[in-house]
Amino acid sequence: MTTNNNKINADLLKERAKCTFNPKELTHFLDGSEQKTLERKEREKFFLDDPELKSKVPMEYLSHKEKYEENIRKACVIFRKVQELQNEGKAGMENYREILGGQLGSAILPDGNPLTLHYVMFIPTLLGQGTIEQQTEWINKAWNCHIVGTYAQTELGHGTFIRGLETTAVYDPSTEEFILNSPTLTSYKWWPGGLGHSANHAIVVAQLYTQGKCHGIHPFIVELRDKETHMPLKGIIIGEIGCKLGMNGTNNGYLGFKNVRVPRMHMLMKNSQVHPDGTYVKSPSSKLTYGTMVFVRVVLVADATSYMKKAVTIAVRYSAVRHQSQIKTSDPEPQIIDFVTQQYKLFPLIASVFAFHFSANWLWEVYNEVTSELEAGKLRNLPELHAVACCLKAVCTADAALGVEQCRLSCGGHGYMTSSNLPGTYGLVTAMCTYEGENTVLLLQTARFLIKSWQNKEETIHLDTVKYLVQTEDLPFTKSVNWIISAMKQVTARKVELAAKHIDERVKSGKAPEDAWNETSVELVSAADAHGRAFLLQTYASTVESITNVSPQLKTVLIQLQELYSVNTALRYTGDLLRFTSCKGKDIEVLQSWLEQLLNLIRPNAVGIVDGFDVSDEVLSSALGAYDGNVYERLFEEASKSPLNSEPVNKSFHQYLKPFLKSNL
Ligand SMILES: CCCCCCCCCC/C=C\CCCCCCC/C=C/C(=O)SCCNC(=O)CCNC(=O)[C@H](O)C(C)(C)COP(=O)(O)OP(=O)(O)OC[C@H]1O[C@@H](n2cnc3c(N)ncnc32)[C@H](O)[C@@H]1OP(=O)(O)O
Ligand SMILES: Cc1cc2nc3c(=O)[nH]c(=O)nc-3n(C[C@H](O)[C@H](O)[C@H](O)COP(=O)(O)OP(=O)(O)OC[C@H]3O[C@@H](n4cnc5c(N)ncnc54)[C@H](O)[C@@H]3O)c2cc1C
Repeated sequence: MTTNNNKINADLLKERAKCTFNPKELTHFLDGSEQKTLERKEREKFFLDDPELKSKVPMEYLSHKEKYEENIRKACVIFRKVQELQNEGKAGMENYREILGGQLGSAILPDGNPLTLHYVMFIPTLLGQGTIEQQTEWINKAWNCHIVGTYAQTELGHGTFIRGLETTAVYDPSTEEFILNSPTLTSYKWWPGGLGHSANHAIVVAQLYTQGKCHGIHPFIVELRDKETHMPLKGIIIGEIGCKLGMNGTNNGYLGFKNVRVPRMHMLMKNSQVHPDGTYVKSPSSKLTYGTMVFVRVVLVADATSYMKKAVTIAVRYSAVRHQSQIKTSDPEPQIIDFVTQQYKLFPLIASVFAFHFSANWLWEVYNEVTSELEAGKLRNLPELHAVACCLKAVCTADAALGVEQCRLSCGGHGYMTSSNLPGTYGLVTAMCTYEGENTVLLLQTARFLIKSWQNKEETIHLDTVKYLVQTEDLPFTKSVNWIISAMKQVTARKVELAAKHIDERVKSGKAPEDAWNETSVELVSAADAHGRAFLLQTYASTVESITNVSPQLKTVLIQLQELYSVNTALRYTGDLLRFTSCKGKDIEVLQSWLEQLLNLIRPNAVGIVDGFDVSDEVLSSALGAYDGNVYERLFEEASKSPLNSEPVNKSFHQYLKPFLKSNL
């Protein structure tokens, strides 16, 4: 998509003129500093200016096969450039976050990157689960892309219940090898990104058998394809799983094993080991095998934020440019952003970008702290990290998927165009609700922790993310963010208490604890969701309160957005507030009118705020969202790229339509 620097849409000029703060200051604040903004822009330029990373034809007009071929071509260019950055000593986490994630990554490869899993799961698993010797052997090869790997855990029959995986790895002490097999159709690996035709290695998660006993699932490094010919190795059955709702460039694959032998040292043995004679040594915690999933859930919260930034930037700019209908018959058609319902659709989404951003930062820091503790053999904080990562991943990806769809709907018919980049963005975001742990399942993991926390009150008081469960009180209503936070905590605590009570009652009435859990699971999911909301609200408030290094103008906007996020959350949970706190119908009316006041306060700054997100036109890739607001020109320009427009009459007219018309004469 080209950028027209000559002419900025008049409505956008007006919007920018009335903005009360400096959007650049917001950009630096979100990036972390002015220097970090410069680095990000330099990085974007480094990738986006490369002619090899531009497509001649829009990707959506390619066939499935062509799409893969174009994607793998670009993916190789991307990773060659990533290596260049590495060689220059610029291998920071931000490079990977952006080039693999929803910001820069999805601009270059809007249908997903077939090599993402190499960096996001293959290398992290080698690092997290391999011994020092295994890391010495594999990390360099992987890091320098001498090999390309993926993470093959999910099977046709099991994705969630990984203890039920069926792939077997049986140890043979006579040759000191594991023999991998796929004993059933449902044991075939199914889904791993890049597995179809890209990766030549995989971390394969399989049931380990040694000395006649099954020890549960463990990770193995398996070579899949010949180094030179790329042909599948003996006993490896491999292919691509076909078209999906989105992400059709990620080359997700299937994989079966027929007596595939790998050396003993191909089992990643940092946590548990198999000795040459077949003796099994248990891990200090069986859940350490699940470590890579925790890592990816943590980075997904930040990634969901990137997609939301893109989608709201598109929808807000378009809403400022688009005129439709009438508010007063005497006036010209207004900008659609002046309809309060439109503001209600979009402004809470702007606010949620900040909520996700602050919680993602918090989660990343805590993840790093707990990982260092794990390295030192201290496991105490892992359950709390797992619980909070599960619920933030679930709540933020679910909200992001709904939010992107809301943005699409808010752009009317033009939002349905591929060239708006909203349908493609939705395809990428909605997948996040399923992969790396289906969201309901993850909320139930958090609920498990909440119930335990409720039952062990003495310990819970020392756990930062849940101590409120045993400390909350029902404060009288005030029109304040503090009241909303305390009320959402109260709602969560009461939901947890009720769910614990109902499980208890069911068990007392003779139900098995597992059945009692399942019968209470609707309440449990709701409690975990409320916990996620309370966490997002609290983190938002603590972060905004602690900000001292921004101008008063920006701080005012940050507070307004925080208030909007809080009030909007409260209004989404009106039923729960009325049920679990002493607030009354008239208090809800106060919240409703506060929401309306906030929409009005944010209205003049809406374009300025999304400008402050600083998503470049190339990264946005949207006819509706570009900085200059030349929406209609861009829609036409994109339509002209349709291959159908390359000739005035398509040959099908003579072949089908004309004979049909004639036959009706
Ligand atoms: C180094 C290079 C730098 C690279 C940088 C990269 C940065 C990139 C950023 C780019 C940004 C974004 C790009 C993202 C692109 C991502 C693409 C990802 C593609 C998708 C991949 C996948 O989907 S992989 C497969 C994922 N699969 C799952 O998630 C499966 C879900 N199921 C499970 O997790 C478990 O089976 C489940 C938890 C549901 C149940 O397990 P089970 O063994 O049955 O356990 P339980 O009996 O229920 O529980 C037992 C106890 O264990 C606790 N527990 C469970 N899981 C964990 C865990 N992970 N950690 C810690 N503890 C855990 C559980 O709570 C129980 O505890 P309790 O005390 O007994 O109650
Ligand atoms: C785009 C994409 C990329 C992926 N990439 C990879 C990859 O690279 N590597 C890899 O190994 N896997 C990958 N996956 C697989 C992914 O991790 C699984 O699809 C996911 O974990 C969900 O498992 P499932 O498909 O078996 O769903 P299921 O578990 O069958 O879920 C179906 C329904 O059952 C419900 N359900 C299941 N269990 C429970 C429970 N205990 N309690 C309540 N409800 C339950 C769910 O809530 C859901 O509503 C990918 C998936 C997608 C969509």
